[in-house]
Amino acid sequence: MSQSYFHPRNILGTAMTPGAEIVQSPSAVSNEPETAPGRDVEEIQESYVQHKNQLIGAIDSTQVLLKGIREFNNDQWVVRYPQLAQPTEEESSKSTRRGHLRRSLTFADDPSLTTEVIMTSSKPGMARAMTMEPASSLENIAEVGETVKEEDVEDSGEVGLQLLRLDLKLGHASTASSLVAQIDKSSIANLLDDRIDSALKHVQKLRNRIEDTSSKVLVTGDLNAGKSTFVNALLRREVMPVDQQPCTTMFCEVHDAIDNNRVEEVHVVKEGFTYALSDESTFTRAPLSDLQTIVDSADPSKPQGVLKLYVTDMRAPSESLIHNGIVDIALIDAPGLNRDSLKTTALFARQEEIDVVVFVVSAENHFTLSAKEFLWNASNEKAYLFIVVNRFDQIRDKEKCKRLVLEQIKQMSPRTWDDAKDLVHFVDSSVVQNPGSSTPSFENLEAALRSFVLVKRSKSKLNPATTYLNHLLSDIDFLASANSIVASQEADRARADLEQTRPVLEKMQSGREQLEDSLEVVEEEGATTSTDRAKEVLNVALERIARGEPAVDQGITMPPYPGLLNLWDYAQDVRRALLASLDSAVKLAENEARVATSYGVKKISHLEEAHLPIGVERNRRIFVPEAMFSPRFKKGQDPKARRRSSAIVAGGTHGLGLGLAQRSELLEVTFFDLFDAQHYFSVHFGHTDGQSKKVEENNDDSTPSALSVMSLGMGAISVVGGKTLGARGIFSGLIRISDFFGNESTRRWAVPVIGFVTLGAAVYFVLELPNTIPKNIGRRIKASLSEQSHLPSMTIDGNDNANFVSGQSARISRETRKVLRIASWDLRERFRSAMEDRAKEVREKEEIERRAKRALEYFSGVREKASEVRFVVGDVATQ
Ligand SMILES: Nc1nc2c(ncn2[C@@H]2O[C@H](COP(=O)(O)OP(=O)(O)OP(=O)(O)O)[C@@H](O)[C@H]2O)c(=O)[nH]1
Repeated sequence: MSQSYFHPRNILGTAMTPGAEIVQSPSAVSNEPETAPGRDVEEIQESYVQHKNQLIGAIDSTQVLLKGIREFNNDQWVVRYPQLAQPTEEESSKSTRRGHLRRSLTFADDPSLTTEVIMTSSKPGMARAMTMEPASSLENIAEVGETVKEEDVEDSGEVGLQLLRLDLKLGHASTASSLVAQIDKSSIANLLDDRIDSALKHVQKLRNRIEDTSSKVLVTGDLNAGKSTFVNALLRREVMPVDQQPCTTMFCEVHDAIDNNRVEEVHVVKEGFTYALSDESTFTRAPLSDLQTIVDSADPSKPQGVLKLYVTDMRAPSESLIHNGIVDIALIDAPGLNRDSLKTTALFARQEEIDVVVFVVSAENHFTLSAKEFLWNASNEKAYLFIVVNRFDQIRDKEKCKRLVLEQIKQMSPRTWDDAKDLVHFVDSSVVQNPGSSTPSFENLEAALRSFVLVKRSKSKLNPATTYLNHLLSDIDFLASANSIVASQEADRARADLEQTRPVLEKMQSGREQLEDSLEVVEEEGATTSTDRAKEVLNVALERIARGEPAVDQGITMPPYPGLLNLWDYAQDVRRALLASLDSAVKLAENEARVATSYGVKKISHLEEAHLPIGVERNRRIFVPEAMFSPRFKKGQDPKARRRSSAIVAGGTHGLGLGLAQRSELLEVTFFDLFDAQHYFSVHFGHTDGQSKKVEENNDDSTPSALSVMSLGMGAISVVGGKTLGARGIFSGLIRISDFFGNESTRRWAVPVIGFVTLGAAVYFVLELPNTIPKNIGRRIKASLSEQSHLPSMTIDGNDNANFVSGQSARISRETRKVLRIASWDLRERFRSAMEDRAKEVREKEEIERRAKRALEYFSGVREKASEVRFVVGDVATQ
């Protein structure tokens, strides 16, 4: 292989204007050859293989990383989508001064999460190798400011996601960002998942391409720029149809005929088929001479058609491009760029199997808009572009033309401009094949292209992969850094929340039993106090009643004695008054219970304050003591009945079946209310009846006394009174009278005495009636209420055996207990649900903290690994 192919001359040479510093690339003014002398092809090949293997390793690691991120995104952590806000003028001036970039990092899925970050360059001169840290402290900034050089961050516009950027830009930028903001976390994670997926596929294709030994050179450019002429010049044959009219409408891939058993031929790839030389069904064969006809008959609206051309290059392998003896090279003549074909060609150029893009531009026209657009995009991925400025012979002021063209290249593809000596050529393709013509600039171009494709394969073949990987790893690093920031903030937040919530939960857990016990005690105390007080009040009341006094001091006046003639009415009034006073006593006991209950409710609310954590809603219901002991209505109860009962309740406790003064059976006056014969009989003749029995037990004297005789008289009067004695009482009385008269001596003195005493007693009785009637009635009421009740209306809360005092006190205490139970149940429920909430919150926060920590660990691992792989890729790229 001729040395001249590997040491191309500086095509700009001394003719380059010294003052044109804007356009003069560093290497454009240098005469230093890039390939060191003495390094033979084998050596270069060896180094290529080494770099290739390095890159394949890097690709494999990147794939593992990407797959890991995708899995992590799916199973463990919704990877956030970060965006860097464009810096304000103030920010960028500050950034340059201090040698770092200060930016605002936002997240599409969570617009509220904005954080300040510091971008620093981890590799001098490589803006894409920026790393990002949270700008959490000023020291951080100061430190960074000292270590980073200004030039390290000069290309600050290129930070943020590139390849994994979500394609959400629809319409105006502001609309796009608002659109992104509307997408929720999971949708963004899904979109990111898709991007990772396509990146993985692309990386795999790059890998396949690197492993493949063949290379493809795509020749494209503006319409009529001379692409076909250029391809023919390279082949030193008129293979491609050339016309002043735009004629190339298909992608024509020129291969060495050796690949097709040395047969020169055109293979027309069938639409929708993937070409395979070994598979006849994917193409149709045609002689090379038919090429013009095939191209002419192609549908110009479908520029995506592909022709495979097998051509014999008669030149020596050391001179030929396609027949070079080292690599299989395909030269692709693409349709000229116009609105219709721009997209197709751009897509074609993006293909990972395209190693080199040769862009042909007419020196007369410079770069059209389509050309600029194409170059701008292509340089993003390929980094290096081979630019052929054709028809240079036609240009009068050649230096001016060069300067202007280079200036434009600098804007579109800075790295191509850096290597302009090798990559930008000003030629005349049309004269190359003229016999005897000397075309040094074209030979120079050929040598550079051969060198670029064959020798500098690291650049031509590995470079698309290194460029792509570099972008991808930078994206991974950016994604991992941004997510690390989010994770660390989430972990901090969760930790701070836990610091607040955990003690609250622990306090609740330890205080739970105590609360339970305290509530038990409050309930028990309330109920006991109510019972005790009710018993006390009612017992006193009954005692007073038994003495003929009203059960309570206030509100009750005893009826005046109306005289003997209205005795019966009097007895009735007395009975009513005493019963009413007893009702009042019950009310009094109820009031006592209300007080005890209020006290209990207050205690419960103190317990609520002490045990319920701040922020938990308190019981806002106010205890209304008046509502105690009032009837409860069932749903659907007749409203009339409701009104009736409430009217009655207003006047007493009758609504509950307890108003004694309203109960007809208790109001009924009997003869014994006037004279309680039964009482006296039982006292003096051993009648066993309640308390009377006790009196009898204390008086063992069975001798008939004056009083007993008087009693007998009274008994007679009672009979006259027209009211009947109880059969039992009469019977026992008669037996005792007959006993009395059975004695002879007694009979002698007894008659006058009896007469006298009876008369006196009658007088006494009549005079004493106003006093004895209330007592009689009271005693009888007490006796009947002290009995175990047999009357259905005395049934208290279903307890037939309850007597008045125990029944009422049980009822009253039950009401107290009921109220306290409701209040404590409410507190228990609040406490329980608050504790459950706190426990849930703690569990959730712990989970968030755990996940965030895991994410932090994971992403820092990713960053570490990405940086290692980047180092390898960088190493390959700089060779
Ligand atoms: N003077 C001069 N004319 C050229 C040069 N290269 C090409 N031409 C002429 O320009 C015209 C178009 O050349 P083509 O090679 O067909 O251009 P193309 O870019 O392939 O055209 P399309 O593929 O149809 O876009 C032809 O008439 C060529 O002879 C050159 O370097 N100098």
